[in-house]
Amino acid sequence: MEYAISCEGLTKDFGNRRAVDNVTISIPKGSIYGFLGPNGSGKSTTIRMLCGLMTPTSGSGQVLGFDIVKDSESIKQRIGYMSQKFSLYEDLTVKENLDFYAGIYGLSPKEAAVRIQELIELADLAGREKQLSGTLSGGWKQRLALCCALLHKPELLILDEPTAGVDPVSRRVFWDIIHGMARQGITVLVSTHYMDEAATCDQIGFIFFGRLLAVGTPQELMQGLGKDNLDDVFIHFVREEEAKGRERG
Ligand SMILES: Nc1ncnc2c1ncn2[C@@H]1O[C@H](COP(=O)(O)OP(=O)(O)OP(=O)(O)O)[C@@H](O)[C@H]1O
Repeated sequence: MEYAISCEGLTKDFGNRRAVDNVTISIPKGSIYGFLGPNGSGKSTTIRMLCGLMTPTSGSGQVLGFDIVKDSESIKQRIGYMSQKFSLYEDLTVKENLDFYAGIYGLSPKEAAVRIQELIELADLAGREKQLSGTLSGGWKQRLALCCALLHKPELLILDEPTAGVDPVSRRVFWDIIHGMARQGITVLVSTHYMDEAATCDQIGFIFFGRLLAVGTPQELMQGLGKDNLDDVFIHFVREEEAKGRERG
């Protein structure tokens, strides 16, 4: 099997605090991997290391065949990354934001014009091209940020809680786009707190206190614990770890 992301023993310490502890992940090309865990469990830190934005304390990883430490620049050019705080220029219009990012990704004016039109249609942004992005609602901002991350046709999309605080209709539209991307062969790594979103992923990884506690398809994880929903699976893992923590004192 070909993997878009594979890492082994990924670990990150901040001073004497271990934020990510020995995480091993393999994500097949063209699949959607949902990364779940409570606040502060190490999702963003893991994602930053995989994007080549942060150097691991130990462990190794390959993203699209590139080493996450030695080839981090090649990784950054090839992935689409969207962080919790979308980096849009609020005083630029929708179209100006897309033009600006197309320039950053090195698209020629001709390529940019075609790609921007495609993405405007994909995200249903037609008619809003001249609107200042600062005046868009959260859901529209999120779609525009996704378009910016897709301008250079990345093979891998890494999304760090892209739907936090976004209304249900916008979340649904956003996920329809994500599933469409995966059908085209794009790999997606997405962190989320929403179990309905996680349930539609091909694989889920639960992370807690920096450690990856379980990985599997939503069905496997539910069946393994005899639960009929992912909320209960998630709560089970958190309670189990808390109990172990109490035993350790
Ligand atoms: N640059 C940093 N310096 C020091 N500590 C950090 C840094 N970045 C993250 N941490 C700590 O590492 C731990 C993991 O944080 P991280 O942001 O990876 O978690 P998360 O699962 O993404 O949380 P959330 O869902 O709230 O975004 C937390 O205790 C956090 O305070």
